[in-house]
Amino acid sequence: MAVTLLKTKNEQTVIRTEQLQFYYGKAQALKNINLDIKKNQVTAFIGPSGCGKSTFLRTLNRMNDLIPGTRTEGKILIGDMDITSPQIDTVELRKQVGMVFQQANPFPMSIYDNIAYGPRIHGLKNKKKLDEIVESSLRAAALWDEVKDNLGKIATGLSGGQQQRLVLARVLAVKPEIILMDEPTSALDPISTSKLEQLILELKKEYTIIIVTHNMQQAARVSDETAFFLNGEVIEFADTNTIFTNPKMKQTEDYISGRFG
Ligand SMILES: Nc1ncnc2c1ncn2[C@@H]1O[C@H](COP(=O)(O)OP(=O)(O)OP(=O)(O)O)[C@@H](O)[C@H]1O
Repeated sequence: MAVTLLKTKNEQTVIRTEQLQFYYGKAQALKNINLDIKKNQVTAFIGPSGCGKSTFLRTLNRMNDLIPGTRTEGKILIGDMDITSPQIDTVELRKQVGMVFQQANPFPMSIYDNIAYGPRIHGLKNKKKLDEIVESSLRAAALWDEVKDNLGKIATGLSGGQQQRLVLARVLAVKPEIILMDEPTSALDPISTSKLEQLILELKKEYTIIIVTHNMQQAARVSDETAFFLNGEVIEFADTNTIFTNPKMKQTEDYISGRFG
């Protein structure tokens, strides 16, 4: 790739969107989104179903490109690069902006091969280095102790919570800067949810994390800043405490107090 992403090591803002509009065919799903996402923070997106949270998340690593008939207008700056540019190498972009989905999606291969998959795709063949990456990624995802004696076992045999941490380890193995999480705990039991939340708080020391969640307690527990989406717009974006205790907008207050959504 000719361009370098993410030159923002010492700056606070790692992602900035400017007048971002997004369309599925003629239907506009995102309207004029201007957001700054800060480095080494957890940013939560909340809002009722269909308000555009996942769509916005997916614009940040161009996952929407995979859907025919979609169109993006405006800018998405990551570092000093506008990632909406056709010149962007989306494989490289998705390495740096990793994603964890609602349903854990381990590949039907061994635990080891799941984690080694990304580094191998990016050209790493050295067994010792791969071993190191597999171990450090599984440790960072708080899964190593549970699987270290079974690395050759098929990953789809793990529990749901373990699978979600495995997928996270797979993302970490290619050393991203940003991790996008789309309702990562909605299919998990309370204990697995709590483990993943603790992990998120740990990982933000090294990564910038954005999480879409329907669980407002979760947003309150893990995030530093929260954006409230409604009908494709960001109605309010502020530090999480303010959003939940002293929102400025009536729609935010109505939503967080359960009056709609
Ligand atoms: N692949 C698609 N094709 C066409 N329209 C879509 C597609 N995905 C989402 N939409 C529409 O875009 C709008 C925003 O959807 P999106 O999934 O981003 O919302 P959301 O806030 O993440 O919802 P939820 O909380 O239910 O996941 C909705 O009107 C939805 O129907």
